[in-house]
Amino acid sequence: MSEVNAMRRETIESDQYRDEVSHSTDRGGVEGNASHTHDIIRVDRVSKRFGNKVALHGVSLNVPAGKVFALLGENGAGKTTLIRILTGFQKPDDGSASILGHDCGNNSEEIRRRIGYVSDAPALYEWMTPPEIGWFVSAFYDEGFIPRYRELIEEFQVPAGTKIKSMSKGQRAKVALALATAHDPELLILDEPTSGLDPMVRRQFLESMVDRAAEGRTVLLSSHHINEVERVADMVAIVHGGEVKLVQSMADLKEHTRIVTATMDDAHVESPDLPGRVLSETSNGRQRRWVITDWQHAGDLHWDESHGVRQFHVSVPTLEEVFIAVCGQPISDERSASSLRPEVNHGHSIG
Ligand SMILES: Nc1ncnc2c1ncn2[C@@H]1O[C@H](COP(=O)(O)OP(=O)(O)OP(=O)(O)O)[C@@H](O)[C@H]1O
Repeated sequence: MSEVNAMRRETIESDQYRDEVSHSTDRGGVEGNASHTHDIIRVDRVSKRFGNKVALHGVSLNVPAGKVFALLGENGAGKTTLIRILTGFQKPDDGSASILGHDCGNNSEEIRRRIGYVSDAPALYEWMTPPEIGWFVSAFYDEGFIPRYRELIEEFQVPAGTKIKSMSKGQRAKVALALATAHDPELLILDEPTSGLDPMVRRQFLESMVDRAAEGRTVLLSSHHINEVERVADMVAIVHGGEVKLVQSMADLKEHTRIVTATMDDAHVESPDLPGRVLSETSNGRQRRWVITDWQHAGDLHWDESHGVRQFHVSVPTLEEVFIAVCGQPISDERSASSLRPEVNHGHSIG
């Protein structure tokens, strides 16, 4: 262990370790600062370009304490760029972002001290075994770190005697996740946390995110798996082409988002007034279909022939259907089944 020991001392002194995996020692914040009503993260009109490529354009969102908040978007949507701005690894061209009241551009050291973060490609010391790396990192935290880390490593079934360099992508991901969560940070930021994990560990890990939120901790995760987001997120921001297209709680999505399909009298009849904000409208001959958010209707819709409608049907959309409505296309590798569907599913024939 002497080589590890020397390096550990050196790294603690230089603070260099925090560049890729960072953690909180400020446990008091969970009870002391975080409540279920205030925002842990604030992002205000953030834009970022790489040459001609617009990675983020005017992104604003707030992440309340005690929630699992998902950034959902396809590859290249801008999720990692936003996370890197939040963690201070990149500066926005415009706008501002803060975490726990600290500006992300100027206070990244303080922020990284107080959060847990796993990047999409975590850097781990290749020549260490899981116990060595855990012991190395534990120097930054209180004595609870090591037992929790051991528990996680065991739960994830990471081979203790194998060096990081000989591990599979999934095993490395498990080590990074264990390192990021073992000190129990008040905010955990995870970029594509389940990529490379087998379904069993993925499930365990997602459940632990929900448990964290139930204990008042906040989790921001990026994902392009709609099923995963539906399962664990309290709130979702749909990111597409560098813009946040929709931010909504999953409860509001169920409660206030609807699909209305209607058969009109003829193809040219005007659409009737709809009780909410139209996310998308498609028509095919006499058939019309709207995806509507901010649904204001308490009971059934009452359309009749005077509205030019022959027949209509109201249902609750899946998150995937909402995603397609706001982005105009599905997430490419997604074959998601609905878990939001169908508490409301009314069909009406008129006349
Ligand atoms: N350092 C960089 N230099 C040039 N272009 C970049 C850089 N970082 C990101 N981009 C571009 O910005 C856009 C957003 O990328 P970003 O990595 O934020 O997307 P993402 O939603 O995280 O995608 P993924 O799910 O694939 O990780 C992409 O078009 C990407 O090519």
